[in-house]
Amino acid sequence: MKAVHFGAGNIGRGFIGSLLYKSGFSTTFVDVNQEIVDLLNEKQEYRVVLAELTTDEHVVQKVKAVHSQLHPEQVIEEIVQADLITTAVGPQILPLISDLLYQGLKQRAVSNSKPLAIISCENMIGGSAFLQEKVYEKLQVGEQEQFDRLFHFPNAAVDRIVPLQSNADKLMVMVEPFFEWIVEGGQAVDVIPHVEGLQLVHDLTPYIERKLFTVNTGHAIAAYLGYKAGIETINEAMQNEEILAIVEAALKESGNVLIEKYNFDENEHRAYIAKIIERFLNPYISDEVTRVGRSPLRKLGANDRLISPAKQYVELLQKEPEHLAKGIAAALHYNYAEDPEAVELQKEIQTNGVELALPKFTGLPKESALVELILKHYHV
Ligand SMILES: NC(=O)c1ccc[n+]([C@@H]2O[C@H](COP(=O)([O-])OP(=O)(O)OC[C@H]3O[C@@H](n4cnc5c(N)ncnc54)[C@H](O)[C@@H]3O)[C@@H](O)[C@H]2O)c1
Ligand SMILES: O=P(O)(O)OC[C@@H](O)[C@@H](O)[C@H](O)[C@H](O)CO
Repeated sequence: MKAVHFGAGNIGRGFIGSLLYKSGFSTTFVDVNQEIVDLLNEKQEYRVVLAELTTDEHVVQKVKAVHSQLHPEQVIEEIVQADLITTAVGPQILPLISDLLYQGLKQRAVSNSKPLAIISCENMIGGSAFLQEKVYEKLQVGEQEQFDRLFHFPNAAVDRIVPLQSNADKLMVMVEPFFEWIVEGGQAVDVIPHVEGLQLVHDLTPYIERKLFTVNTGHAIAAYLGYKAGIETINEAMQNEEILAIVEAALKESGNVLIEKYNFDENEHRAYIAKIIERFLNPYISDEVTRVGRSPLRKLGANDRLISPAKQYVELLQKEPEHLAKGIAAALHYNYAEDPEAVELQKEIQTNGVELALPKFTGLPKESALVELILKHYHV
């Protein structure tokens, strides 16, 4: 079995590549990082180390890589032969890979009639559907029927904390032991090959919202509050009593939305939150707040981890999400100079004021109780 995976980064190598290897796949990574591409081709294997007391490790083999800008023709050839395509490049990169993916799928349709699943493993709602939309924008007259028949884009939720790596061995990835990969089977259920650890579900919505609005909501709030307090890592941020209390209270708020919306068992959800807090406190992981807080404009987006649960809290429970609002206010203060989105956010705030920047980036109505609440915490 052959897999093509776009993005040989932390989650690509440390999670998806590892499960694919365990499931018998040979994996071709597609990336634009020359050093990583060269190393993967030279070594044809890499180590994945679990961040825990015993630092258990395993070797991922049967891997190679292609630089997509230098050798697009090789990527197309790999797509023609693939049994599965996955991505972990970041939501903002999906439009950039869509043209090459389109070229590959178009070429594949000429000689290979085997249906294929393309699964985006990004932290976003509807990641594969978004990639499909970008690919379909390239379709020429008469191609859609064939693409609809042959290619499926099932949405997915992926969960494993993989921090930035600073190992002497540049291919090695240190990952937390926990992982979860959930894919919406739907019409693609028979097309998705067996991958060890991949769970198929009928409807992904509760799972992706539970993941994004718990793991990523809590993570982002810890990162922005931590950054504001001059703290460097998530683990240290979570050891700060004030930050811990706000993260826990914010997850109670997002949890109340999820429980109300999806009828989750309250005790099970509380246990899910407790497990996540424990993961953030993993002493064997050093995860920088600037990685977790990266791309604040994306994270402040209407459907993302901060605004969506806060909005839904107001709509469904008719109450004020006091702690989610504190997290959003901290995000608005995020001014890390090496993050282009943080620079853009601060520039907008300085030029037009936070009162206009907040609705602009979040889509929240300017005159709303939620905006007022966030601004109250912003100005504290
Ligand atoms: N790291 C985590 O803890 C984690 C967990 C779950 C989900 N995710 C999601 O996985 C995705 C990747 O995150 P990451 O932490 O692995 O980031 P990363 O930066 O480590 O990896 C991204 C990789 O994509 C490559 N890339 C960039 N442009 C490309 C292009 N045009 N074509 C091919 N490759 C390209 C980069 O060179 C890099 O190797 C994001 O959507 C993230 O939200 C991350
Ligand atoms: O990858 P992002 O930028 O969407 O979010 C940063 C982290 O919260 C994220 O990467 C988590 O580590 C991951 O989602 C855990 O499963």
